[in-house]
Amino acid sequence: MRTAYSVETVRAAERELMDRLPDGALMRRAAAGLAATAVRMLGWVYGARVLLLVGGGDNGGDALLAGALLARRGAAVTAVLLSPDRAHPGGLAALRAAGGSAGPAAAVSGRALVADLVLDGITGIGGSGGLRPEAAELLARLEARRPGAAEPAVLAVDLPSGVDADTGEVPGAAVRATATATFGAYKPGLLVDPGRQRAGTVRLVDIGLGPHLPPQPDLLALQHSDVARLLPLPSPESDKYRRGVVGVAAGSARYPGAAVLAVGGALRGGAGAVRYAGHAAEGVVAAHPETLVSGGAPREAGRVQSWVVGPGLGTGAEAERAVAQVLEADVPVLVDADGLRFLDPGQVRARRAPTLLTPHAGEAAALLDVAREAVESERLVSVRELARRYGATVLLKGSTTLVASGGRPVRVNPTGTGWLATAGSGDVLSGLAGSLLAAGLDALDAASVGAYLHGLAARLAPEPCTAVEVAAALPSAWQQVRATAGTD
Ligand SMILES: NC(=O)C1=CN([C@@H]2O[C@H](COP(=O)(O)OP(=O)(O)OC[C@H]3O[C@@H](n4cnc5c(N)ncnc54)[C@H](O)[C@@H]3O)[C@@H](O)[C@H]2O)[C@@H](O)CC1
Ligand SMILES: Nc1ncnc2c1ncn2[C@@H]1O[C@H](COP(=O)(O)OP(=O)(O)O)[C@@H](O)[C@H]1O
Ligand SMILES: [K+]
Repeated sequence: MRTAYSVETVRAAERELMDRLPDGALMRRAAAGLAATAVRMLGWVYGARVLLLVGGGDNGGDALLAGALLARRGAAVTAVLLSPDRAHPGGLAALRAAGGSAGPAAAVSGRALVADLVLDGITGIGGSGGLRPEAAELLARLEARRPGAAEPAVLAVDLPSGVDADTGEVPGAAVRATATATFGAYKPGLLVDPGRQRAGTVRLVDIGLGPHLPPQPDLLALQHSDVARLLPLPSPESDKYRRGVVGVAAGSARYPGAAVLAVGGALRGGAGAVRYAGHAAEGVVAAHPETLVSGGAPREAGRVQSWVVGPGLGTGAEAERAVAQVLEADVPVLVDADGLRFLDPGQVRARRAPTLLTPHAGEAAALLDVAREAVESERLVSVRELARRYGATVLLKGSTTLVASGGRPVRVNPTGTGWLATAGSGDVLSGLAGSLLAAGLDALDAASVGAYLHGLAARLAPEPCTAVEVAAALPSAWQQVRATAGTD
């Protein structure tokens, strides 16, 4: 399990740790880890040209101290000081003593900006808002290299400057890093888009913070072994009913494919049987003869241990009735796509059994009555707010899939791929997660295990994949998780 902690929590843990250590020890640990990462990225040190972008806080101090370590090993290190009068004095003295040079941004020539490696120490967890104009200008100068000049690798110190550490928001100019060396704990902004895309490969540098962090993180990402533990497996006593029956109320005469895809996902999620209720029964049976179909309303479909409602359901009165009937059932319910249009927060909150909502950014925006762009730039805030408003578990789909449920840490899915952005793949996910609900997983686990297997299946499917191929690759994803559990 990979965990991430908010700035507030990291700062509290750092204070506790600093009280037990000599002055400056923590920063020296951070700088040593940073310099080691830099050496690994460069592949050599002697004669390497290293450029430090140094802000006025401790993030700049880390960069200066790491620069001093590299200079001592023969690197040519130049520091650009964005706030010369506030640059970390100890770091600056160490760099100069090691033979490095430092000067204000305005005095740095274009030539000095040519480097093999850039260390971004403009801001870390103390940064707020987009980068200020001087830092943004410096970045623009760096990016406007001479034509043909090699692109330097960029190593972000703690996190890429301009990325909000707590949310992953990128409110203005921000560094685009090749890699990030982050200290003590992952910060949510390194795992959630758009910040995640700015961070490159993230390496956690141990500075001894672990024992001072609380047991509950703010964000977590499951790994193979966590998912393997949660997968519902049949026991010798199992029969199809005990394994769970999932009901799928999806598709319509106009959108029969959504029903086929949702059932395809549901058949591969661990439930023992799938019941289908709706107007696409013929297509569903043709594609999946093992489905128990009925052409009627969900109420008439027979007993189930969970319902999936919404994909391709349409927007008419009949669709609305199907959603209402499903929500009246005292079993876990997953609402997706068209089903989300008919939700009343009060009704959802009043349910005794769990409700799982699976909107994409556009649907989440409609539920929150904000613009889609606002959801995409503030994914973490949006998913938490939806979960709060509906008293439900919410899975927000997209470039970073997030799942929020009450006061528990938000889960971030690490397995996604852009190839999943293909029509119908969300229908497969809703069937899959609904099946995991029927098999007995709680809503947070069903959603996060579903997203994990779904993302992995898309990676295993032929490239470029269709939604049908994602569903077909689910057994391989499931097997890979089981086979490699414990080795990650
Ligand atoms: N607190 C600790 O114990 C440790 C902190 N460490 C480092 O210290 C960092 C935090 O240091 P600080 O609290 O000094 O904060 P930062 O260095 O992250 O940022 C503060 C500085 O950035 C400027 N700034 C803020 N927003 C800006 C923006 N949008 N554009 C340009 N400049 C901006 C501020 O004016 C201030 O000078 C961590 O990210 C980490 O790199 C490490 O040395 C490990 C130990
Ligand atoms: N850029 C992306 N990177 C990774 N996954 C994505 C991206 N865009 C969409 N996805 C995933 O693809 C699926 C699309 O679902 P959805 O938007 O409901 O589409 P549809 O309604 O066509 O099925 C979701 O699982 C979502 O998380
Ligand atoms: K930084």
